[in-house]
Amino acid sequence: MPELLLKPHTTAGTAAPPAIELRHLTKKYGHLTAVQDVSLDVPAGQVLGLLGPNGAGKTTIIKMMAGLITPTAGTVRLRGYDISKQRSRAVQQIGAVLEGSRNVYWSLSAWQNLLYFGRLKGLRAAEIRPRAERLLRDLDLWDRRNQQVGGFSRGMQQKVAVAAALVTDPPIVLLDEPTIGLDVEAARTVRHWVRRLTREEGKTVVLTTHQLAMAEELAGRVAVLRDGRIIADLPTAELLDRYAEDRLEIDVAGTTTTVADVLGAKVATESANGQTTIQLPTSDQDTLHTVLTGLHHGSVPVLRVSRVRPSLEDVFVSLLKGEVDHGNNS
Ligand SMILES: Nc1ncnc2c1ncn2[C@@H]1O[C@H](COP(=O)(O)OP(=O)(O)OP(=O)(O)O)[C@@H](O)[C@H]1O
Repeated sequence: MPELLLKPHTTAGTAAPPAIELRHLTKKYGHLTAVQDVSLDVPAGQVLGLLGPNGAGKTTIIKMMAGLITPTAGTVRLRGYDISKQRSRAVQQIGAVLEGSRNVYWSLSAWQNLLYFGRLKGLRAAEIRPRAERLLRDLDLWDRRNQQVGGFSRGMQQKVAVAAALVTDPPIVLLDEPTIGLDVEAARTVRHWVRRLTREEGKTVVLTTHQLAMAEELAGRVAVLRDGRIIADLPTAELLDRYAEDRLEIDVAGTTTTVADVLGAKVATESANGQTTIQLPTSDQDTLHTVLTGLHHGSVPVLRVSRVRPSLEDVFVSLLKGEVDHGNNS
């Protein structure tokens, strides 16, 4: 039976603890269990994509990691510091951009926000200023640095929130839907930063997003949550290799009705603009031959046959539908 979960390993006897260590993390709201017995280690320098449908528990986990809500059970350690017992040291290890909420003070300017968040984490103004300037310039906010954030568009506020999370140069960065509301250019800048943060600066990043293409691009590993539990946790490439079977797409001229008339309703099709795409798993060579013969006999013009590598989104959808056997996740 395939195993879709990485086992958290003990760090006893090794030099450095993982950047993030979650053990049996649970959060209950009354009768609702938002997060249930989540354990994982994130080594330094890794980008972990935390994925899952609405309400799966992603934000709740991020907030517990950021020390903003207290777990009902379990522990969070950030570079070895237990967030419930060594709170200020633990919180110094992270910068967080939280989903949709007010991450920044609207009555302060962008510049004041960055100074404020820097000082909150114990940095001196002289240390904060150069980094704040670089961040604001990178995000194209330098000219508006002295304006109140309350007057900014949602995307600009989000940019300030991202800059505020990074201004202290924290080793761990928590990004909950960081590109939400950003325009194409700003979203690209944030993606570029995430790559730079890990590849050049060795930072550890936990990223939640519904944009699976972004997760596929940035995250070296993905953990998929459903109903508060992790149902898959693997390096992204391994998850794709193991569960994403390549498929063949056959584009033909004609509607789904044309194809159904010739082949019956035996194959998966999608239709647009007078063309229909027939999809088959690459391994199903028998059906491929039957389909091609049927199309030939029915005089349906074949326009293209291509082999398609499924995306993380395809695997994610299959996982949530339970089409992928995710083994024993107890
Ligand atoms: N303060 C709260 N009080 C009660 N229930 C809550 C609270 N915060 C979250 N929940 C519930 O906990 C569950 C997990 O919510 P959470 O926000 O962590 O999900 P999510 O995966 O981040 O979802 P989304 O993708 O929609 O942001 C949901 O059922 C949510 O309604």
